[in-house]
Amino acid sequence: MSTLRVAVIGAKGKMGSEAVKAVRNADDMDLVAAVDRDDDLAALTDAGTQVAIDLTHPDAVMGNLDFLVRNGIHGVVGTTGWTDERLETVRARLAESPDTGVLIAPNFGIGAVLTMRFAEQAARFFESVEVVELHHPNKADAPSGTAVRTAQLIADARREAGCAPQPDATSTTLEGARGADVDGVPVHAVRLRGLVAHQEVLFGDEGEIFTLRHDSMNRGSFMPGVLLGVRRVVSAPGLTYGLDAFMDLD
Ligand SMILES: NC(=O)C1=CN([C@@H]2O[C@H](COP(=O)(O)OP(=O)(O)OC[C@H]3O[C@@H](n4cnc5c(N)ncnc54)[C@H](O)[C@@H]3O)[C@@H](O)[C@H]2O)C=CC1
Ligand SMILES: O=C(O)C1=N[C@H](C(=O)O)C[C@H](O)C1
Repeated sequence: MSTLRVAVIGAKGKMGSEAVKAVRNADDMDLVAAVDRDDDLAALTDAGTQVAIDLTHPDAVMGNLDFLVRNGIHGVVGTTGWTDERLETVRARLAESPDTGVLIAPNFGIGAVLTMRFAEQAARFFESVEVVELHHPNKADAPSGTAVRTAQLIADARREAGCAPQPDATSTTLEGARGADVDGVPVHAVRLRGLVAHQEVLFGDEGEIFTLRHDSMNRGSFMPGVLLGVRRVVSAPGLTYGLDAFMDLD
């Protein structure tokens, strides 16, 4: 069996160190490079890397992806901080390297991906919906990439179904009290010692509340999704946004 030559960028971080272990333990992969801040990315080309996993920081990921795509290395990206503009930049770079694939996954947790899918399906049936994400206090960004993606999927589904804007009579607030507005969906971020990564999507209608909740209890929970991404990205040229595209859900 031929094995995939895999590198991890951000290898000393909380997620990166788990990814190093997961790749080492995968029979169909070889860990050929593990780099962190201040290391030279040339280590990846020198080692003949086929797929690189990026688990770094929103400030670092665009530069790393630029290097990967220029060198025809497929990317599996868990790093957050994605905007439409950033995604467009990656698409444009990939257009110049048509055999290269990049997966950007707001969340590698299988249950988290399913939560997003179920939230999208439920979106049109309820008058009200709010997203609450809860994370460890060392997290760099808020709201989480998962919460932003969840809210966007909900908003798209509601728009497509012709739903009215959500009811909300609140006219006086302390700034931030109603959370961030992501395409008309309120998103609230909690940072609490003891948490890892959690999300609730609350749907409400007259006399009825429907709650979707997902909990990642440790970072090992993301690794089956990371490995799935590595295995699938090599035959998916261009940009794939969201692990659901590789989960054969439809
Ligand atoms: N998609 C997903 O399922 C998940 C995504 N994340 C995201 O992954 C990213 C990393 O998260 P954590 O591991 O918790 O953070 P962390 O802070 O523990 O690790 C980040 C690592 O990246 C390194 N780094 C920073 N800049 C770098 C550069 N230019 N080149 C190489 N390495 C660099 C840091 O030195 C550090 O070791 C964050 O954006 C986080 O939101 C985290 C968990 C799950
Ligand atoms: O920083 C984290 O920890 C996580 N980041 C991702 C996000 O922002 O959605 C995924 C998961 O929630 C953990």
